[in-house]
Amino acid sequence: MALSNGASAHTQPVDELASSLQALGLESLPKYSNPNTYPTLNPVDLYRSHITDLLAPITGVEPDIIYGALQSTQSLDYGDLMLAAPALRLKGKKPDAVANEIVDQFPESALVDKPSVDRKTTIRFFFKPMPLTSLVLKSILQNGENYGFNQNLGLRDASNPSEGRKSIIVEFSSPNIAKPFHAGHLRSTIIGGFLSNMYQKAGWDVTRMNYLGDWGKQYGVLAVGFDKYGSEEELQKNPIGHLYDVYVKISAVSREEGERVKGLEEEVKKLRESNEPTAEKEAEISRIKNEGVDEQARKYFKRMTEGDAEALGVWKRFRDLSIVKYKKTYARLNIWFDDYSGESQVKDESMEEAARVLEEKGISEQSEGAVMVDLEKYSKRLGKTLVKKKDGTTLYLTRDIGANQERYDKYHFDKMIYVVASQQDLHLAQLFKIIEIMGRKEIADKCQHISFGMVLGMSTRKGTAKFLDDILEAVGEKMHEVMKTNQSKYEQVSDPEQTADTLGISAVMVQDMTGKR
Ligand SMILES: NC(=[NH2+])NCCC[C@H](N)C(=O)O
Repeated sequence: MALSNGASAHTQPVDELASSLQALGLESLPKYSNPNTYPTLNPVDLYRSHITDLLAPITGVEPDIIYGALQSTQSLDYGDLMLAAPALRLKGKKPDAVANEIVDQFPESALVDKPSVDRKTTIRFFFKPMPLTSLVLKSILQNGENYGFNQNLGLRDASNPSEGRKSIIVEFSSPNIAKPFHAGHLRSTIIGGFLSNMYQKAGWDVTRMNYLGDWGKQYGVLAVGFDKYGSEEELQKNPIGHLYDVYVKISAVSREEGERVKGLEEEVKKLRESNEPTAEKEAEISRIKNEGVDEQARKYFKRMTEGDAEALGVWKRFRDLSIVKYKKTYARLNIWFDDYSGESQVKDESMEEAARVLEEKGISEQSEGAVMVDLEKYSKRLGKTLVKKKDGTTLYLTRDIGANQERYDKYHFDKMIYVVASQQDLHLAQLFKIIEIMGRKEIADKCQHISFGMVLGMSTRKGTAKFLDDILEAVGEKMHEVMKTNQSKYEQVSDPEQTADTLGISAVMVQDMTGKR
């Protein structure tokens, strides 16, 4: 994953940049420059440096302060860059006087027009169009797809590339096997893919991680269901869809059984009141309780947790086949993962170790047989939460605590991002807090939750968009309809189906990127 182009690969463009600037009448690269921003030449950095060079002698202000004060504008009518005079922190001078002085004394520049003062204290700079065009176009041609990106940002130490690159884990998408891939997973996939690309272009070592929901009693339910309703052929053909169908069917049976027990229990109560025999009904209740789906699933999952090879084998096949299918679908979005981890992959030892630390530090407490952590003393909104169930099994949160530690041990990340919908704001806040109070504040500080709401409406006419493939199918169809509304243009498109598909996928992705985050 490490990008091969180290710092040295960029020396060439710097030299070329200097010669482009000379051609424009500038002697050399701007003096006040952050050399690390030059290699891939983000023109805005170059202009900020150039203006800083011009302002430093006029104002006597530290270049760093000037550079930092040069801001982008809200819209281009307000200039390409602006500077609020108070930001120069000149003592004893009125900001409006400072602004006027700067404008009066601003020298002739090959790159920028003479600035103007707006609203008394704001100085606006407009770039000269022709030099800008030639610099930008040249830079785009030189840098190709690296245009605008600066690989040196990802260096641990910019002046010493041998220190290596910063590493980041971006955990995103993370759907649950045998459950629908919902709007939250879609947004997580898009935002996470985008963030991964961005960090990678900025020179970080990026690990794209998918943390599958692949553990828990529901996988016992699924295995029991597969015994009853599964088809090997369907599983091979469409694992995600088939497992979901099986899960829906078996869950319905389990629900019916639950309702049946409730009904029977009421009948028994009534029979007792009128002193009639109840044995038959009671036998049925205990038969369901001992042999019903729920109990079978519980036993099955227990075997999984105990490492029973057969039970794990079945589950692992479901998981592996699902991953194969996920990979294909993600590829349609140009998304891939370096690591398919998941709740199932968290080791018991790391969770036991976490439990030991929590207990030793007096963070966790016994509560009616379960183990609980009271986070209210740190912040009311964090509440109380369980870290171990009465039957000794772990929870979603427990697994996240273990996973966090394992990931740190494995990758020594400088940063880790969790891209998860806002429904889980509390979960992640609890997770980070627990990690912190366990004595791993440095790790907690490296973790960030990228949260988002789910505004995307995904109802389709057929109402069947449950999986990523269906969603992409649906947007493609919609695009196709839109395209058909303009018949003359439609006829000029050589492969309308394929075009509609590409447009649909693009629309889904672009929609997420239009919002300012
Ligand atoms: N580390 C995490 N908890 N990541 C988020 C996982 C999302 C979870 N599988 C869900 O679909 O709700």
